[in-house]
Amino acid sequence: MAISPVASAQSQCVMSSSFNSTESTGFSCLNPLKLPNITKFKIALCQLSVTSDKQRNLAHALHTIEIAVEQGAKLVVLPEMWNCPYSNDNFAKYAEDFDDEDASPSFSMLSQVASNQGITIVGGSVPEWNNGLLYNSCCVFGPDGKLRAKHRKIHLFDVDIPGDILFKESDTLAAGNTPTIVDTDVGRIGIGICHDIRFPELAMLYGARGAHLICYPGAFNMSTGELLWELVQRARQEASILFVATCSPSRDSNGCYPIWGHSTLVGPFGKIIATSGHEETMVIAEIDYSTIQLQRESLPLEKLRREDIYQFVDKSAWKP
Ligand SMILES: O=C(O)CCC(=O)C(=O)O
Repeated sequence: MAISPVASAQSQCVMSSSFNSTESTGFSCLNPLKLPNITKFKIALCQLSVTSDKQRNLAHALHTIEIAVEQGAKLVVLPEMWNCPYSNDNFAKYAEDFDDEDASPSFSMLSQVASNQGITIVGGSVPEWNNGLLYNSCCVFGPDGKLRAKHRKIHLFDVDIPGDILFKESDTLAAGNTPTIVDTDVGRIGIGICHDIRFPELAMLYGARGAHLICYPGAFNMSTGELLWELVQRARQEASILFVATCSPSRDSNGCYPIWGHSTLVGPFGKIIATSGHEETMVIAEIDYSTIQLQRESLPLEKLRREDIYQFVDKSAWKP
């Protein structure tokens, strides 16, 4: 997908013809908003503490999901790397092969609790082994416990701010290549993992494909989190007017990676519906998708967009 300047109607035609119709989605092709059967429900963002003890992390996540359900949540979101302290040294040690049930306790636990409790889970992320490569992967489970989608972090976090932070995910992880949007009982959900949130094009693509909600499990750090974490999540709804949910681990002051925290639910006009600090907590809030329609009527971005000047092209094949 790319945003390309379009100099004239003529060049727009030429550019569009280089993609077939399933690959090219202009904003003018935005799906009219279709609401799921459940339009109002509670979401839980579990800002979990993560330790070096994987068994404890699993038991703790399970217990927290059960509490979220007791509080009425129909959709539970976990943080990025919730089974593993966030460090390149750990990813391989804590990684699981999702295709091998015996080698994937995190995957099995999430599948079982989704089906036992009859809820949808956006399972944060855990390191995944696949064909000799390591990925940062998020699994989405339906209320039957079945895997509905898997997102592998597309934009790896490689940062070098002299005197501040040096971290290169690409030293150990491979990048995913596919945007992930999934129809669930609680709406059409686009998935991004942490640094993916920095790229508005991905959110625009999800918006153009009719997402109601984008979930970003993330673990922003203290260097970039304070200035940007809230800003980017409030901005991400802007392209398409939808809900945005982020879920971080809590900060561990002894940890190797200083996590910003602040898991948040943002509404379709950029309003912060619920948020948190950096400590371990659960953010429970209500999502009401009917507000998306209202906001889109108040501010019809689709009509106001100037596709005679610029154009949005979705290069990946996708069908609802
Ligand atoms: O984009 C950023 O500033 C932080 C990203 C990050 O922490 C991550 O992708 O894990």
